[in-house]
Amino acid sequence: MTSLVGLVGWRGMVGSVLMERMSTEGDFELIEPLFFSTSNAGGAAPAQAKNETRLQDAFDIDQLRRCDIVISAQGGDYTQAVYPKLRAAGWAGHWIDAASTLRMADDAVIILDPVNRPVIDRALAAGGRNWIGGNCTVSCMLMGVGALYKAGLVEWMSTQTYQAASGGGAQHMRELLTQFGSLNASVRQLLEDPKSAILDIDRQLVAAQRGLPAEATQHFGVPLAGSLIPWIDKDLGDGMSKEEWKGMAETNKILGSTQAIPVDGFCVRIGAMRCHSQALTLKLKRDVPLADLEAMIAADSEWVRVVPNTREATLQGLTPVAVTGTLNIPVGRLRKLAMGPEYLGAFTIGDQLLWGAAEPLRRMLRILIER
Ligand SMILES: NC(=O)C1=CN([C@@H]2O[C@H](COP(=O)(O)OP(=O)(O)OC[C@H]3O[C@@H](n4cnc5c(N)ncnc54)[C@H](OP(=O)(O)O)[C@@H]3O)[C@@H](O)[C@H]2O)C=CC1
Ligand SMILES: N[C@@H](CC(=O)OP(=O)(O)O)C(=O)O
Repeated sequence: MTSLVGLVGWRGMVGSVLMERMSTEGDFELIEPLFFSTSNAGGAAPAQAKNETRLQDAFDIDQLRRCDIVISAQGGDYTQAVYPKLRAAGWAGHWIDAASTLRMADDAVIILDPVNRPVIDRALAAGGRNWIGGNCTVSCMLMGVGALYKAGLVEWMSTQTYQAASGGGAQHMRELLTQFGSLNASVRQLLEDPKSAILDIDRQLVAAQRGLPAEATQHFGVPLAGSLIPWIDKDLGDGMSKEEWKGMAETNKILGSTQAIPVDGFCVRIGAMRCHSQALTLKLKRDVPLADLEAMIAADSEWVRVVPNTREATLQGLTPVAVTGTLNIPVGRLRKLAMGPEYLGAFTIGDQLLWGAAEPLRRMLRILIER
């Protein structure tokens, strides 16, 4: 029988990417979708609807209970408000969620099946029903260098991230572009004059950055255009940001590690649009030849691309612009570091709305309906 699949958050940024991918992959042909809304119950469902063409109220537990599977990209507040009520009402369906709310719960699996399919299968066999997408940075990193973890080679890893505006949401992307626009406008005349002094441009620009009105920085808090912000998510009060905390906690939960592998570093917001990039330092348990490591990474999945460690290949294939909108996960700058033969440097990039958010959800849906 075709599964009734509730979709909540389908018109948001993550939800729209999810809808696109589900349409491209023919997922809607395999399910009966039931679309929900927190703001427009009774309105027309999107074109992918089949028999159920009206939007249901996303807070209506009775309508949600009808579903065999619910996929939510609506956000953490929605999950917190609705999920416990749905379970309390006796619902035994599968909950697939992009929000972090339930990630670390004992009965939830962080889904990234190209990396942790065995963990997912074990949980399914044990009756698991909660499937939560991982933090975008962690998911993109593991899609890139997961092979080294699977081979049991990693003693520890340090990450330095370069995270895109989209991680904050659609309004953050708009704010970044608006800032770029007003900063450009503030120096346009000088820029158009080839004889103008660059230090005059620089002085005028920093004055414009510092003088941006409050509404131009309401989402990031400070200017991001022409700058960066070395703090993402909450302040945990111990010197660590919550985004940094997720690195170790989620990596080990995804892998199902029996002994936690240390993962730590700094998470930094930069002015990219939707690709998260990361510089990685890996301490390996033993000295493995670089060519073997490259081969291992390249063979891990159909999405990983090992980028030759040359200037030209890096410029062509290892930038957010090259990766945006694709499922490719390039891994480049691979080289042994000066600290010793067990130290490997790498740089990887992923579209944080695809592998970082939507793709693991739709793949989990497939796993459930194709069982
Ligand atoms: N942004 C990211 O990078 C990542 C986000 N996530 C998770 O996914 C959740 C959703 O994130 P995101 O997609 O960025 O959130 P959005 O703000 O884009 O969408 C969330 C909801 O807002 C409502 N909404 C109100 N106005 C609009 C509008 N003009 N256009 C579209 N939707 C609107 C929609 O609900 P309705 O139709 O009911 O009105 C929509 O489902 C996050 O809270 C997070 O938990 C996970 C990984 C990465
Ligand atoms: N925190 C990420 C985006 C995100 O949604 O993360 P999480 O799903 O772990 O809350 C970023 O800002 O780039």
